Amino acid sequence: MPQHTQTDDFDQTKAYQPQEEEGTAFFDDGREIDLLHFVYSHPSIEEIRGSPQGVLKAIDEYGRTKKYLMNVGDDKGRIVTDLIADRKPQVMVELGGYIGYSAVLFGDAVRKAGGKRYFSLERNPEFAAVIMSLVELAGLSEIVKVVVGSSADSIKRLHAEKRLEHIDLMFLDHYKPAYTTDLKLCEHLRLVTPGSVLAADNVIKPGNPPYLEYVRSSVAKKRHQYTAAKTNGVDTGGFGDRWKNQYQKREGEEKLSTEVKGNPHLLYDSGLVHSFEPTGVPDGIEITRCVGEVDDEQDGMASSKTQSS
Ligand SMILES: C[S@@+](CC[C@H](N)C(=O)[O-])C[C@H]1O[C@@H](n2cnc3c(N)ncnc32)[C@H](O)[C@@H]1O
Repeated sequence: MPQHTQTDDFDQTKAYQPQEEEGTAFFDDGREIDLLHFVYSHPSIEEIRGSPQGVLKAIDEYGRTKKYLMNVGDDKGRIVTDLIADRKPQVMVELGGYIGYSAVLFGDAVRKAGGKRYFSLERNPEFAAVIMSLVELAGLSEIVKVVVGSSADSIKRLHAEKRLEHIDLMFLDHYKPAYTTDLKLCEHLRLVTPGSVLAADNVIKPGNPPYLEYVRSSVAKKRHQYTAAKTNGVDTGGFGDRWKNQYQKREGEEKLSTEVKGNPHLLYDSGLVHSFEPTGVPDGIEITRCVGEVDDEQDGMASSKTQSS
């Protein structure tokens, strides 16, 4: 796997407002609609129109001067835009769109790299409406499609409708325990195959041990777990209550996709790239390349069907 640069310093002048303390809402308290008013009444609105960079700058200004927003931000964002420039995905999917920061940043990068589609999967219809508005403002509606619903339902529907047949690059940034279950669903549907690349946000803050364990496991270990497990369920015990129950107020009890157990024969090459949240708090993105698929009789150390490029 090519080396990724590690960001050593964070430029404090661009820091977002800190995330609110536990017990205080840090999203879904009206700030997402407030952001829209802020952007559309911005003195530079005419320059912002049709400019992805202008839209991102206005969102960053809101995060810096008004309220915290749970965006990937430009430090971690650069790790993924570099990956897009290198991998040149035709089809990219993000799980969790929020107000559209990553959809605008990565949708623009996919377009520049010659790609044809960026799917932003967002469960909250109010947030999805904000994404659609900002994507339209940025002039990216041709390439970025916002899909409203839970990620697992949307993946299944897009696949069944043949609108999504392969994922070249996937950005995972939604409900933390769903990273693993949704990845296994994509493996099962053969949306993720040799050649696919995954970029998973927040693997340090708040962290995602079950996901890291899965993408770093050998094929032999995954096969063993596949045979032993009854379902694709993830133990949510390792996640703190704040993250486990993050969306409970709005969405109720989380329903993870547990009916499929993935494809344990896929061989991954995975590593962490350190970076920062837009507040300056250290975080990291796990970059995982699917480099092969191992035949049943092989032991998981060698890959028989490696990707061609
Ligand atoms: C951290 S935010 C995404 C930030 C965005 N990727 C960015 O960097 O600009 C997480 C989002 O995932 C959404 N979400 C959580 N669970 C989801 C699920 N199962 N399916 C789809 N969206 C989900 C939440 O509503 C929230 O908007």
